[in-house]
Amino acid sequence: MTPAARVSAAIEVIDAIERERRPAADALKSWGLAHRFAGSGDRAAIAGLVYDALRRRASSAHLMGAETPRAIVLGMLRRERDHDTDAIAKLCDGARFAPAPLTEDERKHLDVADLSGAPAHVAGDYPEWLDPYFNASFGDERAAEGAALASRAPLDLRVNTLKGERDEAAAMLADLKPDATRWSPWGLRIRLSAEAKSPPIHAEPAFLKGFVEVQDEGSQLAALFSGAKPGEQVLDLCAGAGGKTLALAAMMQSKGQLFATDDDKRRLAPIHDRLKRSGARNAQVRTPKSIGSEIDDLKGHMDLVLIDAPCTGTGAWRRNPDAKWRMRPGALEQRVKEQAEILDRALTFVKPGGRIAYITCSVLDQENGAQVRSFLGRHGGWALVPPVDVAGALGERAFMFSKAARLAPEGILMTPRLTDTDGFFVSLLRHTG
Ligand SMILES: C[S@@+](CC[C@H](N)C(=O)[O-])C[C@H]1O[C@@H](n2cnc3c(N)ncnc32)[C@H](O)[C@@H]1O
Repeated sequence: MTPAARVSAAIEVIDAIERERRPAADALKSWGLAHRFAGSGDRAAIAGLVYDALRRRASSAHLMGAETPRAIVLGMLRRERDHDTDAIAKLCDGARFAPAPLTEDERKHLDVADLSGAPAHVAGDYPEWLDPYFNASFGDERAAEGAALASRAPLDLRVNTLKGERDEAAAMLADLKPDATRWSPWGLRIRLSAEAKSPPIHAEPAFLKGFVEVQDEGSQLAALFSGAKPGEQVLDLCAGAGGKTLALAAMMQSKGQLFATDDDKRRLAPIHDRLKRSGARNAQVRTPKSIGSEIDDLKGHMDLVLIDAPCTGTGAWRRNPDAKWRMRPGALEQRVKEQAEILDRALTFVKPGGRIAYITCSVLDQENGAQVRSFLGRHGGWALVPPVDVAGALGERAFMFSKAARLAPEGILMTPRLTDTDGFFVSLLRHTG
């Protein structure tokens, strides 16, 4: 397919997403099935255009003065791909399979490409109803934080120290030119260009042999900040597919006991293969039962309970750009309620002097600082571990990290703009009796 035909296809897919209110991945799949002549390179390039347009949907529409799928894609080419008006006009030449030629009005908007005066939710590309929440979290910085959350994410890998060191894994993946991550001692980062297909990391020997796992640097740091140590009794209460569990197992060097559970057994399913590949020897998966509790015997025995809480996922919008436009206010309320229930349940598993690591991949204070304050209001005998001490887990990098991230009394907030990671919040609470 020509570059112009790919742009036409992206406009068609955005149209299907908007008209049929479908997730982007679904609409792209249907388009691929209906256009079997398109090769994998074409499909990847079209997906790249579609996701970039969704990232910058509000600002692209503002720039073009229109909200049509065509306007959103053209505005994105200007904003995200840095094409000037002439380059866009070349793609839109009206030839067979190419988009129709630019109108005078479109040319004018592309030439001016001005976002000054745009409201924060437009410049920051997030839903308008979230503006008060973004304002509460970021104040005047909210447009810049939103814009960073709308940017493309790199591919981050966590090196499994049960198998080898970071340098060894980097050498195994030399073709992909990974860099060591700035903060995480275990991270490798692969930067992808806009047109590039994601490398098939799951087919790499380094992956198949368990040397690396795919995990955003922010998620790696969230696990690191829990301070899990060899010999401890640790419960990962919302383990899902096991991203944090695997990092905890490596931190514990297979010593002590690590229990992983989740209230949804389907989400937990991939953890078995992942643990096997990792070589971890101290992890037990407790699959939920329909009657009774699978973890009652752990009550009062844990040194650490890690809660990687169900949340709005606002911090992970870089990886899921259409989710932000589908998010509804009811979802925030629901997550806040679930988080409070999980926190209240978690404390029953902690032994005297033990701790809870509360983690979200959200940037909204309701799910983060406010949730922790509310927990402390409901339960006596708990104290916050000062975030500066928590960040101390980074050793010599702790000072710079503490300047980059947002350290509030309740916990540490990372964002793409502050730390160049996904958005994560981590709070460490200690039982004081
Ligand atoms: C953010 S995800 C976990 C991601 C996972 N820890 C990782 O690092 O890959 C949140 C998880 O919480 C689970 N969850 C939701 N409500 C729960 C509850 N009441 N108890 C335990 N797990 C719950 C969800 O099924 C989901 O898998």
